[in-house]
Amino acid sequence: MHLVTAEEMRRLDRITIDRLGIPAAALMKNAGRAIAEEIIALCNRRGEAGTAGGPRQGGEAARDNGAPRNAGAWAAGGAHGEAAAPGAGGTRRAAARSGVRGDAAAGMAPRSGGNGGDGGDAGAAGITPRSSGPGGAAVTPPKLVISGDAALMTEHAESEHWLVLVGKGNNGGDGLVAARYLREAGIAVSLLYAVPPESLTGEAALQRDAAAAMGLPAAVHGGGGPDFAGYSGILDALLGTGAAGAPRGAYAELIAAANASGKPVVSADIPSGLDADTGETHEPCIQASLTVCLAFLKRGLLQYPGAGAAGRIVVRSIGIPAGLAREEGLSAYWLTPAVLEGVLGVDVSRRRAPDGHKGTYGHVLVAAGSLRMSGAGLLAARASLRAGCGLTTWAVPGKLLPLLVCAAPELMLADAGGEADGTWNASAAEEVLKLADGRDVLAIGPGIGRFEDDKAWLKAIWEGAECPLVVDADALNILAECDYGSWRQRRAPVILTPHPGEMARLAGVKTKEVQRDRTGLALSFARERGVTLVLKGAHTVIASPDGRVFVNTTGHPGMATGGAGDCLTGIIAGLLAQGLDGAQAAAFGVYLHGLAGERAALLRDDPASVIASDIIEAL
Ligand SMILES: NC(=O)C1=CN([C@@H]2O[C@H](COP(=O)(O)OP(=O)(O)OC[C@H]3O[C@@H](n4cnc5c(N)ncnc54)[C@H](O)[C@@H]3O)[C@@H](O)[C@H]2O)[C@H](O)CC1
Ligand SMILES: [K+]
Repeated sequence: MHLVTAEEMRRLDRITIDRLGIPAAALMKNAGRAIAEEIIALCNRRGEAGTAGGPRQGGEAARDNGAPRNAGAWAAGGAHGEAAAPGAGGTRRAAARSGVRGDAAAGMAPRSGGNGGDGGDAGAAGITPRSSGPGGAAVTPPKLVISGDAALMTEHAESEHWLVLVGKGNNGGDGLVAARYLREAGIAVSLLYAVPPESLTGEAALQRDAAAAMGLPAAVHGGGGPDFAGYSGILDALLGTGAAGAPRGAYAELIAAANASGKPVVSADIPSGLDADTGETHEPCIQASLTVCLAFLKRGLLQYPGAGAAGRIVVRSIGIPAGLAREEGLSAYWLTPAVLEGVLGVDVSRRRAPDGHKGTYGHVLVAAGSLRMSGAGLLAARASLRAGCGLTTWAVPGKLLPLLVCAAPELMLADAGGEADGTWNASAAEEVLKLADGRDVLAIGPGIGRFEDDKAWLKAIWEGAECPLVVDADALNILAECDYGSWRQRRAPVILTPHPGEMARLAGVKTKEVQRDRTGLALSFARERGVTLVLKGAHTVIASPDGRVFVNTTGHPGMATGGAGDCLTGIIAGLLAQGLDGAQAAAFGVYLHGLAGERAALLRDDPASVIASDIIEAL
């Protein structure tokens, strides 16, 4: 599934309207209908679960047409203050209850004449089907099944009254369309405009007038906190992809009040207050229980804190061809098995050749670990085998080697020289390069620590290793202090696997700058440096030098434990050894690592007790 920025969304919108000739009004109608369908489905789920929004407020709320009490009133297209009369949906509800489909299926012939068009009152007709013909022979009436727009019907309307917060732009327009469909389903709806409705323009203005013509109760926010008590839910149609900066004025007041209301909030396209591109949440930002994202998944919905404000996300088509994103060269994706296979060409089944042998699946060399941090090397080495490579050799400073015998019987150990105290030194690079000769991939960094002339060590390996290189942990911190752009160009792929702090050092920015726009930063860094970048963290970002970027959502908070990153390094190395290219190994490795973390967490009563080895065992 593609991820888009606000600008890319606008571009696809324009192409659909200008090149494909699909009117903007049609897109908005589709958007509003999709939002309404998702709200109706939510009402049906909670109606069936008996957790409906509570009886529709009688008395004052109904009498004052449902508009919030302290807001300025705006002509509701009818006598001000009339109750929100049920729309056509009222009779349609009767039909739904009587079940035109049910009765018809029982052979009730639709009533001739009358308004058989929508079947609205057929259920009330009470026609009994003939059960026998002349001479008493049983006659089975013809089966006639008629059904309606099930997605726009509910039997729980009486306990629902939704308030639509309407912004000035097309996001507001979507909300106005949704309001009409909700009304058609028999759900009471009231509108609360953030700005005077007269200021709406274009498609939004058309929807404003249609809503008024249908007599939807409407009011304009008049400052202060509106009273949400009489409502069972709120539709946030304030700000969408046209927002810029923190919500201002009435928008900010309404967002804060909606969040404080305790009512379920459904957001149109994105939660108002969210940056659609980066996932930053401005103050205030809607905390939605459901976001109905239109046309394409917005990047900001997959990056925290935005991902935490969106609630459940459902992406709904509104008539913009999905293939347009690919045709327009968009290359950001939510990482799913379909994307792994369809975009990256990964065989997620990882079929093994019947005549395969250890050599078939490659040989990983891990140069990692030191006296105080030998475990990091062990985790990376073991994880590479669990990822399916044929053989793994773990190169360590000679002092450690006898201490590590049988630490993992599946591993081969190699003496990389180093200092007498079990630390690395620059000359160890030559040993690593000798060992790397004939190996399929080299992973460096976990647990190596910092040591004298470590920059020379890294430069020698970076320039001398012919095989793909995975660089992690302190090797990244060393790299951050080097001008590696001036080093000899590498032919084989390089994969860097920084966490946000290491990324900050590599990019020369502060960590909060890294987290502000993870996807954007990862993409620009990978392109500029010609590396595959794995920016770890909740929803890890994988960016390749060719400009593709993937956001992974497998994983579990229980993975926030020492050594989890070492495991990922090993997994990626193990996949590279099996012939995957840089982007494939990085993306698939992150995906599998997250899945393993989820499984490991499930095996513990408390996910806080997950440790890195559990991730390896769960691969
Ligand atoms: N294919 C599509 O993308 C479609 C999207 N639809 C919906 O349209 C919105 C985007 O609409 P747009 O008019 O561009 O912008 P907004 O509705 O988000 O409103 C912006 C509006 O609000 C004011 N504003 C901007 N920033 C702020 C702020 N920080 N505080 C207060 N006010 C702000 C500004 O004046 C703008 O006018 C998209 O999300 C979808 O919901 C179409 O309906 C269907 C096709
Ligand atoms: K919104």
